[in-house]
Amino acid sequence: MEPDCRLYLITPPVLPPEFPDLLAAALDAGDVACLQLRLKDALPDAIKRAVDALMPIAQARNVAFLLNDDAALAASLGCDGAHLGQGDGDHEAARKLLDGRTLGITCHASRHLAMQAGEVGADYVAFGAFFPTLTKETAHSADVELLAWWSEMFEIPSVAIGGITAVNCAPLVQAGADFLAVVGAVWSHPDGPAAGVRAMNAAIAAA
Ligand SMILES: Cc1ncc(COP(=O)(O)OP(=O)(O)O)c(N)n1
Ligand SMILES: Cc1ncsc1CCOP(=O)(O)O
Ligand SMILES: [Mg+2]
Repeated sequence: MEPDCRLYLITPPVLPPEFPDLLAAALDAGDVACLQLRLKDALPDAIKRAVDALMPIAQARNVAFLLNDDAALAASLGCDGAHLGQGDGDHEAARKLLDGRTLGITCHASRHLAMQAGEVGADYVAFGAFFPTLTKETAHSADVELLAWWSEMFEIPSVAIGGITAVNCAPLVQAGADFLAVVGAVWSHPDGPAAGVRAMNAAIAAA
């Protein structure tokens, strides 16, 4: 049986040359529901090369492959879906482009944005940041009450993001988060990314 809450892995901001091997080892270490390719400074051509290299590694392991920021590129490259923020284009148009694929939408700490995302047909809503993070400058701070309210009121899955680690994640799982999205907890784990996935899986199971 799959756990109620699952790990959502996001790539590090810059990919080292050995990243395909690191990714395979991380995904082989435990349960990962999806991988988001998030390369904020890369041109479309570099993103395409990364998709070509990494998507087969994820999909061979039954891990959905989502692209950050660009619904049209995600659809044209055959990704399983896209994650869009509030400034990442028109969500309704993206919903049409991603017909049959996953659309996730950033909702910061806003009930209103989350309900709007639901109306547009988002497959999940993402809330954060829950904790201080070194990965992104964040202007919004979310709390567990928001997650609890959302999971009580709506069927659409929620993703929690922002500074989440094996040590601090239990309240998010208990509040009903369907997915925990992490960068640093896996890629910066002192014992390597595979250990990071194992630690997150164990913490989710114990919550
Ligand atoms: C799962 C998930 N949640 C939130 C974000 C943040 O998206 P966005 O606000 O567009 O910021 P950038 O990631 O584009 O810097 C995300 N990527 N994934
Ligand atoms: C992309 C993003 N959006 C809000 S916080 C964040 C960064 C998450 O990374 P980490 O898990 O290292 O805090
Ligand atoms: Mg974005």
